[in-house]
Amino acid sequence: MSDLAPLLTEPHLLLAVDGVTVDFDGFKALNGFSLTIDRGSLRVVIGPNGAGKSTLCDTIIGRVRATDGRVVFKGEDITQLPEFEIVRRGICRKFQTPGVLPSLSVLDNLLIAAQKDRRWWRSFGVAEAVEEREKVDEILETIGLADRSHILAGELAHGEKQWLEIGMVVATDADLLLLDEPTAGMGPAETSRTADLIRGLQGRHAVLVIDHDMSFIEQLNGRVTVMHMGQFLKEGSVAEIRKDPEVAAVYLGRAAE
Ligand SMILES: Nc1ncnc2c1ncn2[C@@H]1O[C@H](COP(=O)(O)OP(=O)(O)OP(=O)(O)O)[C@@H](O)[C@H]1O
Repeated sequence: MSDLAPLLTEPHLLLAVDGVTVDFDGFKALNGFSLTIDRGSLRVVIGPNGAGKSTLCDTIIGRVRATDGRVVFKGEDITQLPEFEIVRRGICRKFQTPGVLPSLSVLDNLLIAAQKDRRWWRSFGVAEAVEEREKVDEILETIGLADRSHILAGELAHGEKQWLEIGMVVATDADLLLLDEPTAGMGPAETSRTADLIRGLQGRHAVLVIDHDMSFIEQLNGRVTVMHMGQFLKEGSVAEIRKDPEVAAVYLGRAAE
């Protein structure tokens, strides 16, 4: 039995990565890695290049298979489920590069993301459910694009595209949002707005953010997990992680070079 086993039935627990190893032809990108995420919480995962952060997200969402250990979501083992089934159960991932549909409006991008299976309704001529539109209007406000909703997504600035994609992830109503470097390519002002936006998602969603940018991580002010060579290194507040000598040696030290 793993160390996490007694935790897995706790109602506040949303996700448990329990001793997961991912072996790529003898190279362990994850090596007995464990992490738990509570419902509605914010977690930041950092670590130097090649630490295994993207592999962790890939494993959670079912794109990469664990060779050992398990991933438990809402009390159920999802380790071997196909990606579409994991998404259906409530995990949604945003990649580093925005994946918006450029030839559709901001509004339509969000409506597509929000769409559940409404074919039955459509056959009765109901194109768009009222509650879906209300939800999308609320998300437009949250991501600061309410007055740009009819602009083509392809015409948005880089930062706005990232916010739209965060909005699209939110629109899926997933319980766990995986955000891979959501501030990639952003300047300081856009980064601060992104931190505000993500902090505001807590409670309704649990959010796991991967990032390198220490100023962004400080603004997020969530609990931080540090990975190194596929393994768990440390977990704590931003302040604790900032002053940890082991973390400085493997991550901050290198970043500061
Ligand atoms: N499909 C694969 N086959 C072989 N090795 C892989 C594969 N995917 C990742 N790796 C290796 O696993 C290690 C972890 O990669 P990963 O992308 O998860 O790290 P990361 O922490 O996200 O890095 P970065 O911050 O640079 O994005 C790296 O050494 C990488 O080269």
